[in-house]
Amino acid sequence: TAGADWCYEIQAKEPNSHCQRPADWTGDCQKTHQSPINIITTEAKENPDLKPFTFTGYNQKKKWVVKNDGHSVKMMLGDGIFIDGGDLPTQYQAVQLHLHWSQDEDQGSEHTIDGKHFAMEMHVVHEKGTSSKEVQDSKDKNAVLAFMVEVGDERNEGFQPLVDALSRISIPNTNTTTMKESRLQDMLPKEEKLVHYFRYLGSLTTPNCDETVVWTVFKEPIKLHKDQFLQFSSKLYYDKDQKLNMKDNVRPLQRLGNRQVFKS
Ligand SMILES: Nc1nc(-c2ccc(Cl)c(S(N)(=O)=O)c2)cs1
Ligand SMILES: [Zn+2]
Repeated sequence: TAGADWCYEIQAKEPNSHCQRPADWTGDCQKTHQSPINIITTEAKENPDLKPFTFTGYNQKKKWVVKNDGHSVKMMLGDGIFIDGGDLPTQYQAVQLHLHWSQDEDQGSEHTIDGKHFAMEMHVVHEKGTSSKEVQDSKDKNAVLAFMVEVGDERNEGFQPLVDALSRISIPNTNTTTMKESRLQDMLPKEEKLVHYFRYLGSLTTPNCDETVVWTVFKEPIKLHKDQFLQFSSKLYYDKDQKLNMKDNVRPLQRLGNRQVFKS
């Protein structure tokens, strides 16, 4: 697993913090095909093979297990939820979804688009088919669907079960279950808006930063009401003493290097 105590800059700045800040993360974190990156839309190359996705099980109504893992809030997915298409080589199973955010609407996303940060970024993490050995180290072992989140004046009902659960998992390493059943698809932009996306090969944005991720960054953002957005940084904490609000769980931008970004 990753170094036991990796952390974000905001945590490393605290007095007496002994955690590993992003510049010191180990594993593959200092390599050259890392994530996140700034996406320069005019330099992204159109690729007609980047077809729309097929989402299976995203309409499953379920009470989800959600967890504060000390780095983010994670919703456990798994069995029966998967994606096909999107020029992926095979079907990928959904594993978990989590988010990255700040308290300010202009700095909470990990990826930037033409230098613009969004308020939050949601990652739906998928793994290639079975976990058999031969696929372990392939460059496309994981497929992450990344959605930018903007703050608007409309309440996002699809997100409310997750927002309502946050106050029950303020402290790291606690779990709860959403009280109301909800569907993953209700947290995403309408499927017909998901035809436009960027694609590149990169890494996990958390240690060990394995360079095994096929990234899909959708153009269409999710919209949350300001009050819903603020609950993430006001209700969640990095520490059990509830001294440091969980926010700015955002890895700094990484160099694109010799990689090409594509667009559908
Ligand atoms: N909070 C945590 N997130 C992760 C994690 C695991 C797999 C992935 Cl792919 C990602 S990310 N940010 O690259 O989507 C994060 C571990 S612990
Ligand atoms: Zn993430």
